[in-house]
Amino acid sequence: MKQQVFIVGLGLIGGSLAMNLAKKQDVWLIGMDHDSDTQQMAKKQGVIQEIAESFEQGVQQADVLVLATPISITIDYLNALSELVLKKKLIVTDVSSVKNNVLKTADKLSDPLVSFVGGHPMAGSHKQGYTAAKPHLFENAIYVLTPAQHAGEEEANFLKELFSETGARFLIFSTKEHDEMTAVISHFPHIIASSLVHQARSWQETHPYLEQLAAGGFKDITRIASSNPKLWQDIFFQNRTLMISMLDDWIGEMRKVQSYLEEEQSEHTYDYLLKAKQYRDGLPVREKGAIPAFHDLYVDIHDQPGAIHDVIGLLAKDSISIKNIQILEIREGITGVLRISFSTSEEQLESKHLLEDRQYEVMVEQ
Ligand SMILES: NC(=O)c1ccc[n+]([C@@H]2O[C@H](COP(=O)([O-])OP(=O)(O)OC[C@H]3O[C@@H](n4cnc5c(N)ncnc54)[C@H](O)[C@@H]3O)[C@@H](O)[C@H]2O)c1
Ligand SMILES: O=C(O)C(=O)C[C@]1(C(=O)O)C=C[C@@H](O)C=C1
Repeated sequence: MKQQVFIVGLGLIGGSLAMNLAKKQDVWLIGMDHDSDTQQMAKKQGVIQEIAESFEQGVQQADVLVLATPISITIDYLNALSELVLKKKLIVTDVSSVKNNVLKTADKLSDPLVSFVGGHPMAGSHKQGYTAAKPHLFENAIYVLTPAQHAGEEEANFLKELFSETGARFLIFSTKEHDEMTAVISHFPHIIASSLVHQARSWQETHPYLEQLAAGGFKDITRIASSNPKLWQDIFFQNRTLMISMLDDWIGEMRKVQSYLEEEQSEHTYDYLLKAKQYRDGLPVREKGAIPAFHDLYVDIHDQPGAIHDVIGLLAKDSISIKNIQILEIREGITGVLRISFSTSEEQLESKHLLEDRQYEVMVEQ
């Protein structure tokens, strides 16, 4: 008998998890999404085998329930679950980016047949929905588990095995630890990214060319501001207390930098930048973790027809696979830069030599 897994929410995260579970021979996937096109698409592609008629029907059939909806909706489903009378054992997990309220609700589940282990794959995108889902989204990413009071190692190990196809690395944390760390490296940076975009938007009123000058640096630091506002509104409010106290810290930090500039303290300014660089350079780069790491090459190209095609063609001819490619700072008639990412340093170096042999200017990021 196959494991009956019921996934509610088949968007970016739920869809990507479903694509991984679909690879397991011993899993029967039941899906549900309030967007009917999404659930139909997942069924048509064979990612899920069955669409649930209702939340209750899916739950009664399932051995495992995965809640991959926006956080406040996940909490609603946990409340709905507490009203159901179950007939068999059920392991429940979620994917929410903030855990405190989810775990508070899960801790109240009193049916001894239910065990809840919170889950949070630390990988994602600014894109949303099933069409953005991909099976390799969680490869080498950290996948945090936060067991509820009534759950233990056995259920956590069960989920590690169930999601083994994701290629993620599982770590167990308390809710508090999880929410504090994600506040620092995920939630708070999002406020700053959005605020930088607002600053640019307001300067654009008096500087109409500003948006055309926005190049690699601005785009890199503000990519996440293009995420789904509804999802992030939910995240900020779920982690509201920490967001407020971090804003206080940040404002204090900015005042400090402001005083360095006002008082012309160039050494303090240098020290501030150096310490940030040292910490940033020391973040794990071989594995995808808090910050996805690839082996990048920067290639100067000229803005002429076929320039990008030539570079890619050269690497393809040597069967070098590219993980990501981004055009930085290309302007009409002027040299631009391509950022090409590889999975391994070998591919990175081989590509460097190949391109240099063809007189390309290449820079390697270590
Ligand atoms: N986006 C990320 O980078 C990321 C990363 C890790 C975890 N998460 C968490 O994953 C969860 C889902 O986020 P996402 O990025 O996949 O969003 P998404 O918008 O891509 O997917 C959410 C899906 O839930 C469906 N949905 C909404 N309300 C529903 C309901 N009442 N019943 C059934 N389905 C419903 C939507 O139709 C959509 O398909 C959130 O809790 C988020 O905190 C997001
Ligand atoms: O890469 C992105 O776009 C993300 O925002 C992914 C990201 C993050 O790293 O902050 C966002 C929210 C999550 O809960 C986990 C991952």
